[in-house]
Amino acid sequence: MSQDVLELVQWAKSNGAQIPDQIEFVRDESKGICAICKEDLQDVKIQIPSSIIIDRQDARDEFAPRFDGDNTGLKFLISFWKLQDNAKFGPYLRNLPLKLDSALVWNPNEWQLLRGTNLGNSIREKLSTIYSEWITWIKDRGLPNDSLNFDEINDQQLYQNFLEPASKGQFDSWSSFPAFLWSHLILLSRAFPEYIIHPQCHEGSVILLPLLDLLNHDAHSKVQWYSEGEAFCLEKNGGVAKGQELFNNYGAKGNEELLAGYGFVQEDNEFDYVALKIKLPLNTIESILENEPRIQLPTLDDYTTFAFEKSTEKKKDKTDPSYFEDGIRFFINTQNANCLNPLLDLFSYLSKTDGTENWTDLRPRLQGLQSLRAALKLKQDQASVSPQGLEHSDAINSYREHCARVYRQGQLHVLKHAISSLKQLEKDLLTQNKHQLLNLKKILKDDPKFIQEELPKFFHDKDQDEVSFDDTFELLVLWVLAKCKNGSFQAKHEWVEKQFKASMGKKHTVSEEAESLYSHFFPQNQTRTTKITLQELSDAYNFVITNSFTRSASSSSETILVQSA
Ligand SMILES: C[S@@+](CC[C@H](N)C(=O)[O-])C[C@H]1O[C@@H](n2cnc3c(N)ncnc32)[C@H](O)[C@@H]1O
Repeated sequence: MSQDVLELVQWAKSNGAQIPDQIEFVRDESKGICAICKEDLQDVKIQIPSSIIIDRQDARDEFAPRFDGDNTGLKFLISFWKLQDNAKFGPYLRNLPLKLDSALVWNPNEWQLLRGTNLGNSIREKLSTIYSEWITWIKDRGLPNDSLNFDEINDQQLYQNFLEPASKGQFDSWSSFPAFLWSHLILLSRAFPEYIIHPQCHEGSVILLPLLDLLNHDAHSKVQWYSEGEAFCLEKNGGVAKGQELFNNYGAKGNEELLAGYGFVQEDNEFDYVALKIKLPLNTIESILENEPRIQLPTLDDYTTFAFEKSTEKKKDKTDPSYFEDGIRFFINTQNANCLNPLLDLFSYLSKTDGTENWTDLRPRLQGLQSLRAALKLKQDQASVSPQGLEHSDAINSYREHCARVYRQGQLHVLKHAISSLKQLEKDLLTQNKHQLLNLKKILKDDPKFIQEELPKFFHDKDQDEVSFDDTFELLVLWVLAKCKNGSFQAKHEWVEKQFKASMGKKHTVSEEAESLYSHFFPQNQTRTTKITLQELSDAYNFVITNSFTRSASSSSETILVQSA
């Protein structure tokens, strides 16, 4: 055990902390300090008395009277004490890590390793939020600050002036931004929720537990946290074998949260998730909240396992559309087979065409599934990009490179899993409902008259090679047009005729797309005899749009008509 850690253990014990003597603290190159059992141990219990728990009351005492105590004050307190070499907590402060690996403080070349991922895309925003927290506190107290415009400073300047000193715990002033960022990351990676010992405390309030916060994370470690009087206790159920590490369990955290908050990742992390942020117009959200109780718009509370982050979430009414104005966040993972359902419901709702169609109907369901799959595919493509050429001279740390690789692989794994689940779901839906679906292949098989007589008639005054069809959509429009014009629907396609007639009752305007399709197929100087009007083509066009979905495969797409229920 190093001298510093030994000093911390002795200090904690002399202040009433209880920890089995068989636990030894050693330093590991990537994990930092680790707790190793020197003997086989049965149930392990560690108890931290209130006298060495650091909480917002300490910040209140230190900064009174101009401070009423919150997590922000606690962050300032840690850097304040660190520079002061606070006498009481000296042994604790001396053992806080000075090298942090959170992705928030990586250099610009290392950020390149996260390009195209959610984390890579959100780092500057996260930093900007921390900066706002810092500057607000500083200004409120009239402390010196050099305000900067976060949007203007480039990555290299940001790194050199703020992130690098923070990542190394190097700062001369306790109230500087690098000092605050260092403290922020210390709390993010080490704090515990206060409610364990004070159930009535402010929601999201955190505390620091010297000694106990030396335990590393294992998502499978069975631990309990509880209070005994004013003390905080951790109990590890089941034994720990000699030579093995005693782990805490920080909760079901994916690598995105681990890498941003703690600076490490777990390989094959079963708790990995990918966040999808969907931004919708306020009136659409309003309409969903008012009329569609079955569509769940998740709120952050549905997911957050991080007590600490809740405190910064402004309390807002979740039935108010403005709660979702920055986007609705869905989290998908490989563990919960139902996690795609709320997303699919929303995408089906957004694929609904008019007032009479219900989002639970087959057509919007199939179209929604396509759109969701396309959105996931886009995300997958973005997360598959490799880092660009490096612009700066900063070296890439091999541990961070490893973390970025594992994180990216985890994201891609979740996306791949979600895309294949949707493919399977689509396959099942298509099989179950095949009698309600009509594609061009079936039409060509069952209705040879269309291709042999009716279609050529439309273009009989054109050279054959002048006529080309871009996709199955155009051919379907022409099929509907021919069948309606000639009254030649086959018995098995009567439902199309019925649906078409029903659609005629609704008012449609002629769209630009229908107009350009009309002039593409029937330019005035060429079609003297066909006598197809723009209105007729437009009616067929609108009908196909509102009664079909388009299925996209990697190289082609196919439009399929859907019989309504
Ligand atoms: C609460 S502290 C644990 C004690 C820490 N090892 C130390 O040296 O102070 C959390 C930090 O420990 C490290 N850590 C915890 N669990 C880890 C794990 N399973 N793998 C790698 N690093 C881990 C990370 O640096 C994390 O930010």
